[in-house]
Amino acid sequence: MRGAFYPQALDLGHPFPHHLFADRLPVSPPAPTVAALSQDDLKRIAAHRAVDLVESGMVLGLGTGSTTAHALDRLGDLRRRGALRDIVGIPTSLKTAAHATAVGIPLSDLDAHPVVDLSIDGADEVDPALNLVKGRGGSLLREKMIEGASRRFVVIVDESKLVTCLGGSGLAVPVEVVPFCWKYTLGQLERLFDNDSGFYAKLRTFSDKEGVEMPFVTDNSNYIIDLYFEKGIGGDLDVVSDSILRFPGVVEHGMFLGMATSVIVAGKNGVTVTMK
Ligand SMILES: O=C[C@H](O)[C@H](O)[C@H](O)COP(=O)(O)O
Repeated sequence: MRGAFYPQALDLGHPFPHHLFADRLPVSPPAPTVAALSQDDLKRIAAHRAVDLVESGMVLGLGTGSTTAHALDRLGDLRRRGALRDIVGIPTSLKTAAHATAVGIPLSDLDAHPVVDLSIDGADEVDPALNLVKGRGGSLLREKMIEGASRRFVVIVDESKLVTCLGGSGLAVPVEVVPFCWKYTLGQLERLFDNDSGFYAKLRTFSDKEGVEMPFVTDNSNYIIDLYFEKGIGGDLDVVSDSILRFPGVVEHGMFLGMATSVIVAGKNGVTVTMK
């Protein structure tokens, strides 16, 4: 049952985890000093740590986002140098498919490989029970399908993604909806939550070349409605999930409950691996 366990935290206790990849060096330019570690350095450290779990012959779920991009580069690098052979990647977005192709990772899909050995992906939020919010890049549906079909789902984040309560960081909890009568669906979602608590819902948009606000369209030709919770999502997350999913216009939401099998967190003081 969700929340009924306490994840085991393994503090690896090293300010720089690069020694963990010693067998696969050289990777990239020399490690920066502690003081110079940027958020992107931390993302890369977490990503490389996850790629250490990859073995030749694996079917891999390839996540989406700036953290996973480092894993794709690393996988491509190891494959090029012959350290990894016969891997196949299942991309969670068109963007990831293009990136993976560019670095030489062969691609497939869930139709051909219904069971995935290992998925690696970032997250927008991670709570203490390893529940996630994902979908800031709009890829939540394919991510949930592929990561849900995975024997292991390893989440890679820098420490800024850790929250005590999902929805509590000020970032949106995305919901993918069909474009048909999206305002109606937005209204249904609004009525689920208490507006007095600072909650609001908003169609995700972007400015086109002429500066006109247009709906953001997912790889599945759907829209995204972003839910904002000033104080985080209250109550039982499974109940909230079921309530959102029962609206016919909703395709999927960005809460990934009970799906992650481990989370690799890179922080300024080292790397922590938390497993279920
Ligand atoms: O749709 C986007 C995905 O869920 C990303 O994995 C998530 O937003 C994290 O992205 P990033 O690693 O860029 O923070």
